[in-house]
Amino acid sequence: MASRTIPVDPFDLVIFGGTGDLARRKVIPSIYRRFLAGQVPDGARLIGAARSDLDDDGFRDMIREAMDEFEPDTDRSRLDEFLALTCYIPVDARGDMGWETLKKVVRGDVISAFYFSVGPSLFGDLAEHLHAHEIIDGTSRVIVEKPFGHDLESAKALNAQLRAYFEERQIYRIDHYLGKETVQNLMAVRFANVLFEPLWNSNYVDHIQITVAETIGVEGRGGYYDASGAMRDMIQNHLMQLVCLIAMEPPNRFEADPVRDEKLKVIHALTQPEPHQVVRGQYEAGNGHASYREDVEDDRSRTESYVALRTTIDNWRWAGTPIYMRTGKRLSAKASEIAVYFKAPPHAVFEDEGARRQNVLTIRLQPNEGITLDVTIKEPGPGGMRLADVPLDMTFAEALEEGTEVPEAYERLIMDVMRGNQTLFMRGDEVEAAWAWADPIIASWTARGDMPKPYEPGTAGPSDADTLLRRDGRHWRSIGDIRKDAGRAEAELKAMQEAAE
Ligand SMILES: NC(=O)C1=CN([C@@H]2O[C@H](COP(=O)(O)OP(=O)(O)OC[C@H]3O[C@@H](n4cnc5c(N)ncnc54)[C@H](OP(=O)(O)O)[C@@H]3O)[C@@H](O)[C@H]2O)C=CC1
Ligand SMILES: O=C1O[C@H](COP(=O)(O)O)[C@@H](O)[C@H](O)[C@H]1O
Repeated sequence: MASRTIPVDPFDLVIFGGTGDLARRKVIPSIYRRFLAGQVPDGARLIGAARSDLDDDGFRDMIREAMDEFEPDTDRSRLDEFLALTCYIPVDARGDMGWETLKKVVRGDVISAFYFSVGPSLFGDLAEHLHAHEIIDGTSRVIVEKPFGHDLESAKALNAQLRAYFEERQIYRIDHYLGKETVQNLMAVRFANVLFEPLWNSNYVDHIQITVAETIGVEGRGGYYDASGAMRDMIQNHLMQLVCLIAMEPPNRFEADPVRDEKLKVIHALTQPEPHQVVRGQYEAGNGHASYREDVEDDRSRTESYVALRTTIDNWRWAGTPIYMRTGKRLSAKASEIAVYFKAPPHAVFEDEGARRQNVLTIRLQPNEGITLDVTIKEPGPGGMRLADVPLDMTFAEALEEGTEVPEAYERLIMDVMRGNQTLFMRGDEVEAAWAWADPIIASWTARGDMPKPYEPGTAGPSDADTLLRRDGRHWRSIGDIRKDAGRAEAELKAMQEAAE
């Protein structure tokens, strides 16, 4: 399948926090990759801004080093050309330094976007200075990162700070899960085919499992993570967005507000789990890893590194269909997927013990993004009517023209900002609604003051999570199997590529 890269118009992108980890690890390398793909025009400029005393060359050296550290495999042949598009201005969000220079540098006749790649406590100061120095107008765009608040109250305060100077149509709240290829493909599969939509409801769907499993621990982010935990770090945003996309009604157009209106309705309809329907876990030491408490240097921490929960969506389409979500760190594999379990056929025609099997549609987010539908067929060959489940597999990388890579989430999202397309960004009311759902769960943990359940690194998390499904007569898809399926698809793809060579 031929890939089409649509170039964007010339832009000035100011990266506040241009010397920080996120800018070096994700933002700048992503723009370089889009530059390599021909999507960044000659008239584009990247303006780094932070307090550090750097000049343009110092900033460019920093980018070179960041590329060495975070992107060792990316083609470097055009890096100097890319660096010529960059410059640096020392700016203090909380003081006067740099603002007049920035005003002179930002052009008024191209797209201007301001990436707030700094802690949220600086959002208000940045917006105020940009306004006071007349650097922004009604066409400017602002990009903000997670965490968007710590709870409903702080999210409302952040929204108010941004909306004092920007209209909602100018604000791009990043949730990098929305930039993942599979997540968008989920919408294509649902809304561009007649096959699934008639079955996409509680009459035919037995339940849905959403798993985001990680092998990493808190990786030097202990300070941030210990004040957040898996509920705030992952469930309130990334997994919530996945629930929205899997469950929302078809929007009348694939455009920002119709899509976000439908997502918002899902969040409003999400039921609060009962206390026994939520499991929190915290990893212990084991399998060569330190414990969570050692990682965050607090031997009394009650913060969860794992959450599993059961919820439902209180509307006509989904009444009674359980949605199970789980996410955790230091689990047995890095594997993320959504699995839609369809109901078994109403009557067993075949004698085979497993004749009333369930079809499962799995949407793999990582690794090896793709979609698999398990269907039941007769086992080929003689020997009677034995049934077997076989996967119909679509691995996205296979569908691409040779040499084309699936863009990473940040690449796609930053280019969407330049195109002025907010479809894959969270609207302020969505974020607030997600906090309104998550806050009572977190408050109930605080009120109870109980400890998360311990689990061993390298496992599937605490055993109570299994009980959560067993109570309903169901079981989790094994995290190892999720990984295995992705591995199988990866191996098939590799074999195809080798055969083509
Ligand atoms: N790192 C990551 O992978 C991710 C980060 N995020 C979020 O992105 C944001 C940035 O994170 P990260 O890059 O890791 O943080 P860092 O601490 O690495 O970087 C912070 C940046 O802000 C700048 N800065 C701090 N104070 C000021 C100021 N007063 N005026 C101007 N610039 C200032 C710093 O530069 P200087 O000291 O030179 O001023 C630095 O460039 C945070 O909100 C984080 O939660 C979200 C997802 C992933
Ligand atoms: O936002 C975050 O996401 C990462 C997981 O992202 P993925 O793309 O690797 O699935 C998580 O590790 C981190 O804690 C969280 O802040």
